[in-house]
Amino acid sequence: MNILLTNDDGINAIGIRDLAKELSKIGKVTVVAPDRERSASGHSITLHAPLRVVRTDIHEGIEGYMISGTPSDCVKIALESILTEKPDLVVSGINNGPNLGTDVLYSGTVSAAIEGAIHNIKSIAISVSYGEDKINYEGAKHFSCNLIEIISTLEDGLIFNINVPSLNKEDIKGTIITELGIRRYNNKYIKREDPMGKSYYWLAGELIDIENKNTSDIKAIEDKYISITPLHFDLTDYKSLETLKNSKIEI
Ligand SMILES: Nc1nc2c(ncn2[C@@H]2O[C@H](COP(=O)(O)O)[C@@H](O)[C@H]2O)c(=O)[nH]1
Repeated sequence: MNILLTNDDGINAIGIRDLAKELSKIGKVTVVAPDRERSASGHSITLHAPLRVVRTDIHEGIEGYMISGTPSDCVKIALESILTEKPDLVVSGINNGPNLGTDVLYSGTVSAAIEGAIHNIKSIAISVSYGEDKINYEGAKHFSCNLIEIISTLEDGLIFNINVPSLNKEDIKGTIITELGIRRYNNKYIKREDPMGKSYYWLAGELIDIENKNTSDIKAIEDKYISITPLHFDLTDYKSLETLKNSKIEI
């Protein structure tokens, strides 16, 4: 199995390097990832600047390419200009932090997987939630290969958003197929001054506590389960489509 592996925390992040080593047990892994932190870059791509590609070794026998672009740039340039054959899977992660609910709309991690699906390649985003102290990748590392092998038997073009609790494998209760929940933030912009006396703003913000359905990805993680949410890049609201078709919006 040929696997294209990317992320949005950057090619030197612990999550992608651990995952590359795990995935090399089940397939040929090629890492094409950003040269720096690209969190919350969404599905942005680089149109008005060149993309630099630097060959770099990840682990013994795992090719790596460092890209001066976004996660979606990495998938696109890998498919168009770096890989010699179409991969069987695009995997993005392991992300340092969760991508739950409406987070996925901002997430570079998830967008890289969506980019793979746009090219009709089975794609998986893997993220680890925050723990009490530092993030624990053990559970995600242990279960990734197993989950990916199962998913690899499914039809092409599907997208799976996987969130893993920040726990050791024995503390994870199982897996649940979920729907996206709702995450809201009270986005505070911290205003400061730079050394030249010019003001600048820095987005911070913390999560607002929202009651989510028991079937949501957010609830699954709270209950120490691995959440698997199927996604699609077709954003058409089919429920409103029929209503609009029967309405009189004419000019
Ligand atoms: N302060 C805010 N953070 C947000 C908001 N929406 C999403 N997010 C965070 O960004 C990451 C993006 O994911 P990544 O895969 O690109 O690292 C997401 O997981 C959230 O934690 C927001 O409105 N405000």
